[in-house]
Amino acid sequence: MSFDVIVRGGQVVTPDGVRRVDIGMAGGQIVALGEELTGAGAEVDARGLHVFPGVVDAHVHLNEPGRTDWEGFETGTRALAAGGATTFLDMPLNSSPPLLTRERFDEKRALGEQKSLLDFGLWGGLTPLNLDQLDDLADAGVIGFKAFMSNSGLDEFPAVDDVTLYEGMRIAARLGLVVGTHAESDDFTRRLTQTARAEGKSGVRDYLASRPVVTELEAVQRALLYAHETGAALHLVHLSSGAAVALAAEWRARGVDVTVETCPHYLHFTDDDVERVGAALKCAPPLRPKDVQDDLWRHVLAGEVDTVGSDHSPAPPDMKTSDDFFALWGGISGAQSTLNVLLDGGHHRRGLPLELVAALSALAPARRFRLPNKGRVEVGCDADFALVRLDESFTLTDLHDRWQQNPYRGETFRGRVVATYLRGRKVYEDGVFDGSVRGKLLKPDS
Ligand SMILES: NC(=O)N[C@H]1NC(=O)NC1=O
Ligand SMILES: [Zn+2]
Ligand SMILES: [Zn+2]
Repeated sequence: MSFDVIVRGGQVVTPDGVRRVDIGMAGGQIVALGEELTGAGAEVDARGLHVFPGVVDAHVHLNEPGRTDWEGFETGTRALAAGGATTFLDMPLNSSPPLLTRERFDEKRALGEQKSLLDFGLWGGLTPLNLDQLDDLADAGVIGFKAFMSNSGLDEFPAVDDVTLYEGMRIAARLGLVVGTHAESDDFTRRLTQTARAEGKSGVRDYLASRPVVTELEAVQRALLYAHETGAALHLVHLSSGAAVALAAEWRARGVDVTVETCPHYLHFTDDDVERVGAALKCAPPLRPKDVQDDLWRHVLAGEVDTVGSDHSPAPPDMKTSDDFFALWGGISGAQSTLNVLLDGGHHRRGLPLELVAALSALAPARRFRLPNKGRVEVGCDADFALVRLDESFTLTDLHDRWQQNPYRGETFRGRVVATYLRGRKVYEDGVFDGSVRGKLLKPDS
């Protein structure tokens, strides 16, 4: 057998375990895994390194067109690649206009094909404005429909009311596509925010108190009920509490097709960090106290969380600067650090098995969004992988996202991404990118 490239001597993290094998690649795909492979024009020396499947980040906001100044395909995909990602799924907001129609799909697709270093899929929006567009969006190739159950922060992407969410799920079930929900109760968040502001409250703790865990649980429960009644596949994004994960598990046992995502920031930072760091750690749902975080980790370790996505959502510095914490943009720049958090906080500190790191960051999102060639280092898959020096400790200073108001700056992690390969091509190594690599659009396999 002949190969274009052999990746030699790495510890390969496969779904079945970690094995020291060579990887033979041809035509951008993995064509052999075996001992002492021979017959390639070129070799990558992976001795002393772990080979992880390229991260499939199912939750990023790169905001093109319209808000490229917040974050765009060029800088966003650099940050992702430096963190070991090879595939990402872009949210329908905060691009402007948001992706609510086929026309916007075609527009964003063209921009991605021009600029993205990595393969990508596109979420379509599910809002009261575009229920009649979902069939067209499915036809265009969206990987799922994203709905906000509370204020998105942008008027052009209104939250769903209950009937819209229910009807949208009925349509999505017919189309065979996943519905992703930002599950926070609008009634709770709106009222608690109004009350706090009316009382002149504007601090970090006031903001955190305006979005308690019950806010999440109430919306999660409602989304699960509608998924149960409609048969829709539900993906609960950015769950911030173990209690919400447990609720999803209960409904899964009742037959709901549900998967759950959490984000690196809920695993790495707490409410105290928001007080210390400020605006860079404002997000919704907000960061939680240590005991809630510990409980979330327990659910991750028990294998009850399906995916970890970054929810990378930067904004320009002027939107992250105010004396009023309520007025700041909510969104965290985290595209580069998902694997770091899972390896350091998960594997090294809490014993999370490497196969589970790979499942959370790559295999499960690829499965959920029906990307059969992604998410695994296995024969027949795309040659998408990250080379990782598992035991190296380093301080993260070299960040590549647009604004770099990044809460992970200066954090120390054990487990460093050395290089990232997309379909056999090296996109990133040691701070340097091959800017000539271009990703392609991925649609869900039918
Ligand atoms: N619009 C947007 O990016 N919102 C994200 N930011 C955040 O903190 N939570 C979100 O859902
Ligand atoms: Zn959200
Ligand atoms: Zn998001």
